Amino acid sequence: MDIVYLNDLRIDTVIGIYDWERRIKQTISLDLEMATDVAKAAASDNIEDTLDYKAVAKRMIDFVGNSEFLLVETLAERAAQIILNEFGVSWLRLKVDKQGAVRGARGVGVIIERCQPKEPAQP
Ligand SMILES: Nc1nc2c(c(=O)[nH]1)N=C([C@H](O)[C@@H](O)CO)CN2
Repeated sequence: MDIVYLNDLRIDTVIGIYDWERRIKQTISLDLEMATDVAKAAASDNIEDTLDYKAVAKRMIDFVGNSEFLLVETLAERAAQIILNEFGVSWLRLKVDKQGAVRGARGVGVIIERCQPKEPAQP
């Protein structure tokens, strides 16, 4: 298995449980690892044969930038499902880092791993 990754994608969004957080935008950072096989693209040298990290980044900027979740958990889950469903990724690890949310900590947040659901067994 190979990995296409995207590190420290910073996006401004409404996120948080407190009243003051509903009135402002805060910056979150995404780290994303996506399982893929890069052999075909390595052989062809063609962007059409690989998972385009720029396309994933644009989709995340659009989705997260227009979202208004309370919890980083919800943001992470919804973003992961978009990547699995729209980019044909079989497995991913996603870190959502909310910077400066807790005094004394550089960042807080969640790391989730998700994969495509298994096919139902044939009767
Ligand atoms: N597990 C979580 N804990 C907390 C969250 C969260 O999204 N997930 N959010 C907050 C507040 O919004 C906080 O970030 C404001 O500083 C607190 N705990």
